[in-house]
Amino acid sequence: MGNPGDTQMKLATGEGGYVLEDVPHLTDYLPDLPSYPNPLQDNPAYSAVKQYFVNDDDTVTQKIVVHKDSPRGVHFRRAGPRQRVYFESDEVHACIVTCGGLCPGLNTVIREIVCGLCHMYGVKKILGIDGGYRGFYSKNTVTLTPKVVNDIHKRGGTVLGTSRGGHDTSKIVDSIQDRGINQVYILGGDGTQRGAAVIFEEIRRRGLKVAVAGIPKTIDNDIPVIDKSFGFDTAVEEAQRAINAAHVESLSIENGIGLVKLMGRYSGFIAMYATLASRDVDCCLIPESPFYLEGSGGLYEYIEKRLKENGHMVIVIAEGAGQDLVSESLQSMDQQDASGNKLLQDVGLWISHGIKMPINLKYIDPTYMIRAIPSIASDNVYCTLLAHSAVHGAMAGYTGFTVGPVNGRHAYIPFNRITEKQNKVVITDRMWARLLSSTNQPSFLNPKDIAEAKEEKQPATGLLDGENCKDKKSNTEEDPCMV
Ligand SMILES: Nc1ncnc2c1ncn2[C@@H]1O[C@H](COP(=O)(O)OP(=O)(O)O)[C@@H](O)[C@H]1O
Ligand SMILES: O=P(O)(O)OC[C@H]1O[C@](O)(COP(=O)(O)O)[C@@H](O)[C@@H]1O
Ligand SMILES: [Mg+2]
Repeated sequence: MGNPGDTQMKLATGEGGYVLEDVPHLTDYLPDLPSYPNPLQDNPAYSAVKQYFVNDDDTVTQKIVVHKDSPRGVHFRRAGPRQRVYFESDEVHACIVTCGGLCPGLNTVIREIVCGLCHMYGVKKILGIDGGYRGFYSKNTVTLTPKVVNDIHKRGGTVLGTSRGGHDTSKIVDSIQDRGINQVYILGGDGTQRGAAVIFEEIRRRGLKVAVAGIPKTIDNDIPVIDKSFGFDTAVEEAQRAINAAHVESLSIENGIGLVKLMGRYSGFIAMYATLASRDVDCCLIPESPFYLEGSGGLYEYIEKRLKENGHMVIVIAEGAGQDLVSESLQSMDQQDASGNKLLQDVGLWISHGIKMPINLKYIDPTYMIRAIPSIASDNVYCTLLAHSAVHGAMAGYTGFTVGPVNGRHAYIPFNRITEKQNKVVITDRMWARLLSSTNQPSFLNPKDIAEAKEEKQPATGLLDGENCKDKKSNTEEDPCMV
């Protein structure tokens, strides 16, 4: 495992508190690299587009809700094709690797990297790395062409395979160097991007002309800075089917409880959005919102009250919720997967065992079903933009970056901004308040928890109202966050 903290920040400042958190460029350590005109200017599909090329000075602001005296704040380099590129088409030897858990849309991103490289830049040599990071040094590669990847976006999973663990930086970079690879596209979550950061550092240390581009993948939406991760909408959509089933089942029996366990190891976005979308849920439990079971104001009291009132209820629980309670009760040791992620106990079933009154439990665990499916149309389009942005960035000589939308505009984001913290539901924000008002559940928080949550409050992403809304001064009729 490497230390991504090695990455040096590339900062530029401007007037009015403007800060550009820039990404590295190959010329930072290879200053004499030649550049070439972008072949896209001769491409019939693109040459008619007015202002097709992104101005090198274009940047994307992280904060879009401002006051008249706010500093301009942090910006990221805008993604997109540049006038000049640092690779000739027949010089490029690209590879693609997918790591970590599955996510709807992985195959679409793979397809669009291959087709983007080939159709936009005339690249012919593209390899797939089999089975995640360890595939660099322990497996044969797969040749990828537009024909090979033509219909893979219609399938779930990743045609390249994936894995956890197995990140051996020097073996991976040796393999990149030995095979003559000069563009590396790395699809994966927070762990994968940490791995990508150390691969980039080692490549830079060896002075290689190799661009490293990360494409953020996470079903849990736990990657910060970007608006949301691809596949998230697909997962929320699929979760509706489980919640509907839970609702129907619970309605048809006396004291029926439909309990749905959804993914979300440390972040409860899927559970929160699936609950908000469904409107049939009476209680949503996520890792970010502590709760207690027994006594006045506890979960069991609420369940009994709801059942007495309505005769049935639907509970959605993110798999990472209440893990402290389960571990305490079962006195279990912390276990980890090959990547060092905490292995979770089955919280759903455990909670249901403690309910004192007679109930009819219908427990639905669609865990893998929501992530092993192909992506929906909107995610497919999103995946295409991510893939093309990554290709444009690497061709333009940028490296050590992750691509993603920031306030709707695609940007190149330095690895350390993506890996320094996890995106979490902020329970003192309005989105969680909306959820509480939609389910009518108590917050299950005691005043101490509320004070702690306020202290831990994190900057917002597009999925949250977050920091853009935190200033009480903006809480007026015109406040766009109140819609
Ligand atoms: N700090 C780290 N340094 C280097 N590689 C890492 C680091 N953390 C995770 N990885 C590697 O990234 C890959 C995926 O990580 P994992 O946590 O399983 O999934 P995800 O990237 O989806 O969060 C694994 O192969 C793992 O070894
Ligand atoms: O059983 P697996 O394949 O390890 O995956 C389970 C975990 O993967 C996740 O989807 C997140 O995985 P990533 O970090 O790879 O995105 C969690 O929600 C879940 O706990
Ligand atoms: Mg992860």
